[in-house]
Amino acid sequence: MKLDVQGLTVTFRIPGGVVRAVSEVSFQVRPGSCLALVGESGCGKSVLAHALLGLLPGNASVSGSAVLDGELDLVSAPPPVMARRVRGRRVGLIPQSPATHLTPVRTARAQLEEALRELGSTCDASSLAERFGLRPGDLDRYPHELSGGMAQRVANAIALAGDPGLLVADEPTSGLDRPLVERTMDELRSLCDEGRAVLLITHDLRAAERIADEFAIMYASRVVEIGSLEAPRHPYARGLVDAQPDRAFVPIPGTPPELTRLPSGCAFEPRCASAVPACSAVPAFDNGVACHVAS
Ligand SMILES: Nc1ncnc2c1ncn2[C@@H]1O[C@H](COP(=O)(O)OP(=O)(O)OP(=O)(O)O)[C@@H](O)[C@H]1O
Ligand code: NI
Repeated sequence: MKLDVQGLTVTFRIPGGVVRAVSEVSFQVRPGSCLALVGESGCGKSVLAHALLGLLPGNASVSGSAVLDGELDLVSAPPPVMARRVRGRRVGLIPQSPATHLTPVRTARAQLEEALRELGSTCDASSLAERFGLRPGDLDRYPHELSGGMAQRVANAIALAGDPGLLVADEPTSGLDRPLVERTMDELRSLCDEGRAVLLITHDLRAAERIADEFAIMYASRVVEIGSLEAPRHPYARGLVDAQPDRAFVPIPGTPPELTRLPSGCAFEPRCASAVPACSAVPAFDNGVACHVAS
């Protein structure tokens, strides 16, 4: 399944103001490929994921488009269409912190079986769970009896119960130890290799490098670069790479702006060592990067 996002913008009305969580974001995810969306906490990644699934709260306004296979716009599709025909069937979400997403009072099996029933799937919960590395007995546990890794596997099985062609994985490895991170990434890669499109949201560049075909770097609601991380061009993308423990391990000085008070120019300008006067205007996204000084 192919996803084509164009000019996606999400704002929230809050008392006394507006939060601009996603601004004019455009990207594509092709079948059989994985795009990793990375950026600091609070830059708008999960809001973008929820916009693709029609899961935004009532105080949100969305514009732009997110077209699946050239025919279904996830932004303008009516809520009943999203609920009955899209979520779980065409687009699957692996939620951020799956443990808290599961209902505490019901076993993993009951929740997986409910997902299968809602999808009208004849697939058996135990065999689906086994595919994701769970033993049948694991399914009879309640969420608090599951380790982080097991809860993750249950969430993966639920997200894939309806065999969606597009998978949105929001921090699927947070809280997992390194071997489990690598296993989860390898599982996502094989889902991709079977022809699915995967949008992977993560803080973990090292894990993402294992499976991503391309990276989209998000800063303060905008995607500022799309490409490989081998030779990042945007100063923020370079800073993000240099902040990694296995690289220079130097954090980017300063903090991101508040999304209620975004600067009128490039949002990274106040933290950017390469800034020039032109940066007081928002740079256009051109040829893979949105920066006045990027080479
Ligand atoms: N319902 C809402 N009303 C108002 N603001 C919201 C709402 N939901 C999210 N936000 C704001 O949108 C911004 C982006 O949040 P989001 O959860 O997308 O960040 P993120 O990039 O996923 O961060 P993290 O890496 O920590 O998960 C935050 O400033 C958040 O407070
Ligand atoms: Ni998030």
